[in-house]
Amino acid sequence: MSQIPTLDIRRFETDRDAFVAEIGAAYREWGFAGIRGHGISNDQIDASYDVFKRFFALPEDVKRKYHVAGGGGARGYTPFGIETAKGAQYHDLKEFWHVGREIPRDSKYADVMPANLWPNEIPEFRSLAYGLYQSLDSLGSRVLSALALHIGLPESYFADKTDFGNSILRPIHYPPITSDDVPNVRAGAHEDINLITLLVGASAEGLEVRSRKGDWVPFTADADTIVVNIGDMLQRLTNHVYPSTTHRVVNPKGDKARQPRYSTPFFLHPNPDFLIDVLPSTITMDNPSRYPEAITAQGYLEERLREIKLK
Ligand SMILES: O=C(O)CCC(=O)C(=O)O
Ligand SMILES: [Fe+2]
Repeated sequence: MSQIPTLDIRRFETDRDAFVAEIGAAYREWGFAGIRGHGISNDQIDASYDVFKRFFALPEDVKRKYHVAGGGGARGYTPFGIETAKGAQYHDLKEFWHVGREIPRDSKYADVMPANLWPNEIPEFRSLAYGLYQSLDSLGSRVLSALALHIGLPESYFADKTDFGNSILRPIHYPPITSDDVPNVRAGAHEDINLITLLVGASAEGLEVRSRKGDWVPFTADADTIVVNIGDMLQRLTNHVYPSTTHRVVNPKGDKARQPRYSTPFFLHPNPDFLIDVLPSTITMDNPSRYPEAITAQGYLEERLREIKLK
């Protein structure tokens, strides 16, 4: 497999066994795949991007009203100059907004899943952003079902472990790069923290994925393709059968650097109290358990947020 595969998820209904085998092989090798036939319309994606762009175009002091100091970037706006890839010298060249799951405020998860903020300046933001959140959440569940089947778990294995998942939709704006000598890249090399990430609209170039051999492979998806990758929580749960692959967003060369980039990852997380304990079916003689100790999803998240300077 010399290229990152793109698969049509409609085959999960029509050609299940072959689809599960192919998606499983793609993720074992790359930790990344493109997903098409997902049913999320271009109109929905375009309308969502339109409100995200309008938000980022607001004056800095207006956006800053939605930055929660000490909130770990969990909800609302995070300005430039904060998130820094683990071990990196310079911060990323991006600003972003976080939408979380809407849960009853008397839920047992309410302490660690705060209420959303919404920008008053853009009334349509809320319904479009949360609509996209829900669409990506259900697409993510379908991908997880296929990944579960491939490693001998029931199709519904993840359902009751992600139904109150602490998942985040993150519209990102990388502004135009106006000088030739910035020492930073748009997003430094990193792995995602969560179970899986669904990246919608990564059609502008810049995303690069590290292959098993260590080469950086550009992955610019077609407009109708959602990029889905494995994060560290699923890597840990599956004892590295599904690898959480390092990726980054590089600055384009020449005039293209003068274009902004917008992208929107959805970080699909388990329920905060889900215990990440290596699945017995992924432990073999050749691959003994790499994590003898279990950790809750929330405990793991807090450790990792400190590393990337969001906490
Ligand atoms: O902008 C992108 O395409 C990727 C962003 C990313 O990898 C992240 O936010 O974790
Ligand atoms: Fe990422």
